[in-house]
Amino acid sequence: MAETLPPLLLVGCGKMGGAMLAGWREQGLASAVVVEPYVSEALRALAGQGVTVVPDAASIPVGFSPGVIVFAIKPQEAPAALPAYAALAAGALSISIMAGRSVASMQAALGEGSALIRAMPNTPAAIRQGFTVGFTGPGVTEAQRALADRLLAAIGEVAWVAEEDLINPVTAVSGGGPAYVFLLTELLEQAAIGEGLPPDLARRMARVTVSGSGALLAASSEDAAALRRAVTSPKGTTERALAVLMAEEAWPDAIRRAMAAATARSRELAG
Ligand SMILES: NC(=O)C1=CN([C@@H]2O[C@H](COP(=O)(O)OP(=O)(O)OC[C@H]3O[C@@H](n4cnc5c(N)ncnc54)[C@H](OP(=O)(O)O)[C@@H]3O)[C@@H](O)[C@H]2O)C=CC1
Ligand SMILES: O=C(O)[C@@H]1CCC=N1
Repeated sequence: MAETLPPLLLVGCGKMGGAMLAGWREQGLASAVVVEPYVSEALRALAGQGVTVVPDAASIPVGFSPGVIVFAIKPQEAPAALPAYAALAAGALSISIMAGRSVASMQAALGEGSALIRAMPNTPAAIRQGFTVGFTGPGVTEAQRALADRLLAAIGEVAWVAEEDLINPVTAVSGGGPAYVFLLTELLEQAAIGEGLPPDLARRMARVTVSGSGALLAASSEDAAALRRAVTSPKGTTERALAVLMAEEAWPDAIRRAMAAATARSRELAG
């Protein structure tokens, strides 16, 4: 039986907030209030199971005192939304998963002394296979950081960085990372169709190739380059494909530029 988690306030229960809430419930979350204007069927089903869903901050039940507040709204919504939580944040740990939003900008809205942790998860959190990187703001106690580690571990692996700016490349690489893998899957499917394969078969091939490769990577102690070399027979077919993809101006340059663009965008969202 998992140890009970303190009462939690989740602000924004969309794709990431919803995935995290499911993980916390598995880990013994007994009491939660969710602020979410759009109530999905899945969220409605949680009402009466220790989860109270309200449409806005003004509707939070009087006397509810969260130990943790998790902000999972869009970064652009923060300036309008956060000030309503200043009083509750004074007595709680706040965790923000918002891309870009700096500790300083959130403290400006929540109170200069508020205890804040930034965390950047990714969507495999929905199956508890996420990767989250955290940054601890000033004034966060060891106990609060340990609690955050426990909450984030409920949705996958956790790592911490000591410099806030490093959350920006993290956002680019692991935060957005699943999107790049799904794009690769889409492109493999399209190329297979282009080479004459039936669409249904092309779709299955692409999906199972990507998911199977991920599972092999997870199960193997070898690094990705060794697993790549194991596929690449000398003078064979993969070698021809990799000569195209690994040319400096192809994937190496494109991935570097893409990560630099996403990192720059994360910095722009600091607020
Ligand atoms: N998706 C991802 O892969 C990742 C996202 N993030 C971060 O997580 C955050 C949420 O992203 P994501 O889950 O994808 O977005 P979603 O749009 O799926 O979720 C945000 C939810 O917040 C609701 N909302 C809007 N305004 C308020 C408000 N004032 N109070 C409470 N709820 C509100 C939205 O409702 P409505 O739709 O009705 O406006 C929506 O349901 C973002 O800051 C993003 O940067 C971090 C890592 C990965
Ligand atoms: O695209 C975004 O801004 C968010 C942050 C990382 C993944 N999704």
